[in-house]
Formats: sequence, C-alpha cells, structure tokens
Amino acid sequence: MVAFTVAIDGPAASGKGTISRAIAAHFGFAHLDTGLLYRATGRKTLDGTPALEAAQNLMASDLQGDALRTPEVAQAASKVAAMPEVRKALVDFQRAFAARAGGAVLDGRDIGTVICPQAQVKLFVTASDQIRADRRWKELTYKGHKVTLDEVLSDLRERDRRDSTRADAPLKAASDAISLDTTTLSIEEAVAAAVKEIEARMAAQETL
Ligand SMILES: Nc1ncnc2c1ncn2[C@@H]1O[C@H](COP(=O)(O)OP(=O)(O)OP(=O)(O)O)[C@@H](O)[C@H]1O
Ligand SMILES: Nc1ccn([C@@H]2O[C@H](COP(=O)(O)O)[C@@H](O)[C@H]2O)c(=O)n1
Repeated sequence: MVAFTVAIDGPAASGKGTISRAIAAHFGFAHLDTGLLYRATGRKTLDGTPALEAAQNLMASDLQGDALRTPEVAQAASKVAAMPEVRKALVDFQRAFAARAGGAVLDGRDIGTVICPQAQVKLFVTASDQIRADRRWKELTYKGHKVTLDEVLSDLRERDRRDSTRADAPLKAASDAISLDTTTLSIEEAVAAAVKEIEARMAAQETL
C-alpha cells in the first residue's frame, strides 16, 4: 500500500505546525516538524559545532525542548538551512519518516517541492506579515521572552527573505499545492479547511 503523505509548507509562523499537529491527531498520522531539524542543527553551531557535523549527528533528544523556540535559534536555523550539505544530510531521515505506514504529515519549507514531491496532499499556508508577527510575539511573550513586536516582525521577514532566496530548496509553493491563507481564520477554521482538503483527496483516491 502507498503511504499517505501530507506536505505542509509556508513562511515562518504562518500556522503550519498548529495545523499539522491537529491533522496528525485527527487522522492518526505521524507528524514531523522538519524545522526542528534545522533549529537543532543551528543551535549546535551557536556552541561552536560545525554545521555539517551537527546535522549528521542529530539525535532524537536534540529535537526536544523550548530552548529551540527562541529568535536566536530561529536565525541560526535559517543560516544553516541555506547550506546545501546540511540539507543533504537531513533528506533521508525526512523521506523515511514520510514513508511510514499509517500516514504522515510533515511541515517545513521544501516538503512539497523537494522532500515529498509525490505527497497526496500539499498545502501552502500563509498569513500576513503583521498577523504572523503578532501571533509569534504573543507566543514568545507568554513564554517569558523579552522581545518587541517590531523585533519579531523583522526576524520573520529576515528569515523569510533568506529562506525564499537561497539557491537550494527555497521556500516556495509546489505547483500543485493548495493555498491556505490563515490571516482571518481562527485555529479551528484553519484546521477545518485543511481537514476538508485532505478528506476530499482521500475520497478521490478511494474511487480510483
Ligand atoms: N489561525 C490562527 N489564529 C490564531 N493564532 C494562530 C493561528 N494559527 C497559528 N496560531 C498561533 O500562531 C503561532 C505560530 O503558529 P505555528 O507555530 O503553528 O506556526 P509555524 O508556521 O509552524 O511556525 P514556524 O515556522 O516558526 O515553525 C502559534 O502561537 C500559534 O498558536
Ligand atoms: N523544511 C524546512 C524546515 C525549516 N527550514 C529552516 O529552518 C528554519 C526554522 O524552521 P521553523 O519551521 O521552525 O520556523 C526556517 O526559517 C528555515 O530556514 C528549512 O529550510 N526547511
């Protein structure tokens, strides 16, 4: 049986992770937040580990914890993510995850274009810069980070620019991706829209 894969891409703080986790719970799929691979790699470079060595030696325990969810680590992640050798070191793990029996949802920047071009459903999640910054700022301040809304906005824009202009696997929508703009949607509405698209695809596949 062919594995059922959902690929979810989009810019920083657009809601990819929130939607992916909800979809995984709804359909009983495994979920991989691929940004964590780059965050964990970037975090190790902040301690002086060369980027490729860090990517090649990642362990499950490196992907845990709130320490990866800081603006500093996000910037480091975006820098190592622009290195082709780092991306290459992380490809096999992501593809093996996507091939799991029982279905998988992966979210990131290049899932629909590079990692899983064969995914049955591809979503490209967006939201306005202002609303993404506002949501991320609320999340960070709730966790105790001292950061201004302007700093969050400029961090997101800088990452988006670096992520979409790099030569290797840039952030972009696959030509067959469904766009989901969450700017005016609640979490529940965004998740419902994603579930509807996946159910439609599952039904179409059953009738083949
Ligand atoms: N539709 C929504 N309405 C309100 N808040 C939302 C919505 N979607 C996501 N959020 C909130 O916005 C923040 C960013 O969402 P999330 O972490 O899912 O984005 P992401 O695209 O996975 O981010 P990253 O690229 O950094 O991994 C979170 O605090 C989340 O709870
Ligand atoms: N498939 C991916 C996923 C992430 N990145 C890079 O990692 C950074 C952090 O990702 P978050 O999803 O946790 O925000 C991101 O800015 C990208 O540079 C990637 O390149 N490919």
